Amino acid sequence: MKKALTIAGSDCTGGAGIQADLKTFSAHGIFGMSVITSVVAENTARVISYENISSNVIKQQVDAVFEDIIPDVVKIGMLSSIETMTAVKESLQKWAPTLVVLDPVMFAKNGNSLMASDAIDTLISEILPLSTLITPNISEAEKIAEMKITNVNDMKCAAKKIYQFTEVPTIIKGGYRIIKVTDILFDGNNFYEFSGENIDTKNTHGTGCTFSSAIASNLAVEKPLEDAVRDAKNYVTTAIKHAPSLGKGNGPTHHFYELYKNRIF
Ligand SMILES: Nc1ncnc2c1ncn2[C@@H]1O[C@H](COP(=O)(O)OP(=O)(O)OP(=O)(O)O)[C@@H](O)[C@H]1O
Ligand SMILES: Cc1ncc(COP(=O)(O)O)c(N)n1
Repeated sequence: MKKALTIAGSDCTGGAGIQADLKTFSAHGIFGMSVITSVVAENTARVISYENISSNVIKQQVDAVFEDIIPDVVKIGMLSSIETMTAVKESLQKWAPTLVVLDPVMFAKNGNSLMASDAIDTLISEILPLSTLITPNISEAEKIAEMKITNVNDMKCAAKKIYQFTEVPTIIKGGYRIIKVTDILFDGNNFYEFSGENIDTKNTHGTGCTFSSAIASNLAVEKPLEDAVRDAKNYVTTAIKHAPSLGKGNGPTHHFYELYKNRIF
């Protein structure tokens, strides 16, 4: 069985963060493990507060995983402070995982900040170069590439710019924003465009986490990058389409639709 580790924040309502990552790994038949960086008191409508786990405990969690069960892939989500990023950087340098999918989470869907504004430079200089794939949404890509994105050409330009200073393939997610559900990947040589069905729904809590964990799962079973992204896109589209409509805000998606669609409850 392939193994995946997520290094991310905890969403107590289960739709995003660590919880979405573990559900996605499980839905792909991957053994999931987790290192919690921050405990977030949040729901589908708002972020109430969060508390970061100490650098020592983050590093010890990573040590505990790697000295015992070496993951085939690492997925990184919420890293909210410079201290957290430094701890994760040191752990990645120590254990040198071969596959690292980085979702540079800055905000929750409802607009609440999940990353300190003074930490963005550290994310760019210390964490991005240690990744094998970066998966920003448009506003995250705008901050990383330091440019405005209003159309597919801008997405391509930003993905190429990020590649130029990181040498890391980057996929920019159009999401629910300006460029509806078209995602652009630049792998250093070519651009790939992934378009899916645009679902008219507010149930998109954790879609970024789910998408990046699905890519990580597909990379763990050695799918080529383009196939890994295409299959992850189909997975997240299905999960959004069959969302259970929970909560008062942006509801979570259905991570296990394909497994349970024929089951009568
Ligand atoms: N309404 C929708 N219908 C279909 N696909 C969607 C929809 N919203 C998002 N997606 C897809 O979900 C994936 C995740 O994109 P999204 O932009 O939601 O990520 P994100 O902004 O990082 O998420 P989050 O804010 O949850 O971290 C992308 O492939 C995107 O195209
Ligand atoms: C712990 C945690 N990590 C990431 C997100 C972003 O996910 P989304 O923007 O899809 O709600 C979140 N809300 N909470």
